[in-house]
Amino acid sequence: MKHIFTYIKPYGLRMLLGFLIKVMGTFMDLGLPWVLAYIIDEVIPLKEIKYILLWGVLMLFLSIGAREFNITANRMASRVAGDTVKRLRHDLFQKIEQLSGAQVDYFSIPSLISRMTSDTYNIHQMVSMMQRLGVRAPIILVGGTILTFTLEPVLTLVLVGILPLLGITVYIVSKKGIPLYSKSQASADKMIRIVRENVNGIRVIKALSKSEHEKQRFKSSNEEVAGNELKAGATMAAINPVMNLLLNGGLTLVVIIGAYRVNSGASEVGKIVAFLSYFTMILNAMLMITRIFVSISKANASANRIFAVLNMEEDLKVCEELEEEKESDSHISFHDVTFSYPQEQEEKDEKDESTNVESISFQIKKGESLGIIGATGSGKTTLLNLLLRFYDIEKGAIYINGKNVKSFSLKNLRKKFGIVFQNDVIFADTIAGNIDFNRNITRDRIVEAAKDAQAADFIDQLKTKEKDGYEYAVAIKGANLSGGQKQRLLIARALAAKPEILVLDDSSSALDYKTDANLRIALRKHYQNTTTIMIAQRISSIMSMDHILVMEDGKMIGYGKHEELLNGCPVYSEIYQSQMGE
Ligand SMILES: Nc1ncnc2c1ncn2[C@@H]1O[C@H](COP(=O)(O)OP(=O)(O)OP(=O)(O)O)[C@@H](O)[C@H]1O
Repeated sequence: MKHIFTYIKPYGLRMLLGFLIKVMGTFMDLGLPWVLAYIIDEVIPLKEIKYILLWGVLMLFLSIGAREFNITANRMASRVAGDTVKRLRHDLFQKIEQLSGAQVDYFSIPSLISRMTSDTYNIHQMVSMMQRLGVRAPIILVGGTILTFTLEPVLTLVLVGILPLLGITVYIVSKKGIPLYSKSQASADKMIRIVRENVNGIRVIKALSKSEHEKQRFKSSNEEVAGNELKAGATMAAINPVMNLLLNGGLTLVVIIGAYRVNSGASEVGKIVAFLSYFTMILNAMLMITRIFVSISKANASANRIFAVLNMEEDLKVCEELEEEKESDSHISFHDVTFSYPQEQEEKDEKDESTNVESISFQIKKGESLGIIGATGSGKTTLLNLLLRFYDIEKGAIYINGKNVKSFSLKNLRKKFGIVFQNDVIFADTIAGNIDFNRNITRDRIVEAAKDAQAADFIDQLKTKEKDGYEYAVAIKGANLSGGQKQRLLIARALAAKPEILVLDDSSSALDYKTDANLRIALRKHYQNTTTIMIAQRISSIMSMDHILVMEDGKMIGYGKHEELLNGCPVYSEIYQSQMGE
């Protein structure tokens, strides 16, 4: 929680000013019952209308002043809370962007989303509440008790008797209820994961008639969240009825004892009326304090989750002193690369100790092309993840231009690439905006890239009287484009900056054979200096490449040119025969 204070600190002065205003407003609130008692007991018996009016005006002044000061302070508090959380969210977002693939896997994407949203919301609530109620409640509690004591010491004993009972109730209930909030947050993470999977995979779920199964999965997760929230809410809800019971019981006691005291001449009506007001105010202040406790506890759990991300050490450090590759003119080279994805302990126990890719070695020169083929899960995408340094390898080395990838800054490393991943993201923007991707690429270059990616024809068909096709508004995730159109748009984006290395991960699978062939011709013609790596399921997409790598179960079972592999790699020739029918 102390980390949160570093975020609040810059707003210290604004907070202090807000506190002062709040203090004034609260003192005015506290003064009202006292003035009322004075009017009833001292001013009215004088039967002087001008004094009654004068004290009445003072009451009016106090009520308006209290209202205005409280509203101003509350608004200031909201602004400080908003600014604090804005900075926190900004830093969290930046940090999430820098996390390595292994770190993202460790936290999980749904959990990162809920840390960005509901956890920062809890911090907002706490910062705002601390400024509003954190000042008001203690002043009312202490100031009110002192004032009641000066007004009616005997009745104050009722109050003093009830307060510890309230304190104990709040303590017991909060101790039980607060851990339940952390549990409910964890189950909410799980539910977000299911929603995310379903939204992303809605079509395939429907196509495979899995809707019922997914409904059941969501239902049980939703019930778990609702159950946990209900349990936490029900536990904490015990506070209010107990408070009300004590408040009403105390008020009854005050009225009975007060009536006796007024009757016997030991006290006056005004004092009893004021006492009743203070009594209610003080017990409400206790209620506020419980709300503050709940809010602090929730925010504490949330702060731990947020700072677990923010304090995560960078695990993809730049290591400048690494040895360069010896005597090599290759552009990209893998030397005996071995890697396995980090696993949870449970998974480790279940699975054997197999690696996801093992002893991979190959070299390609600048401007050459490499095709990678292999069964699902054989490790093809993993090779790209390692080349782009989303994960660090365990053994071996990867070089670009003879320099170890670990010695590039991540920005410089990734600047070299134009990439299309499987299911890559298309944004709700124009066609041109999606190709440009905020890189200030000229319109001519965007059009050229679209032509090379075989996207120009369909873009031209989107032309209307008012706009050309490049200004066509694409829906979120490219929902108003076909699968093949989306792939072509993504390829145009990858080509637009004329990258040093072009990486296409199964990104021509939705293209018809003719378009696929035209794409390869355009790449050979216009991107001679670009080194291309293409993962493909179709052998026709890669058979003309300079090198072909065949993967199976994380191992390289063939490497060479098409003809060499047809003769030397049985798996490759089997794929060839099954696809080309020869
Ligand atoms: N983030 C991850 N965490 C843990 N394991 C992973 C992760 N990503 C992939 N794997 C595992 O690594 C292995 C290789 O996956 P990879 O994505 O490289 O396969 P692929 O050959 O590209 O498959 P596909 O053709 O289906 O895309 C698989 O067993 C997969 O389950």
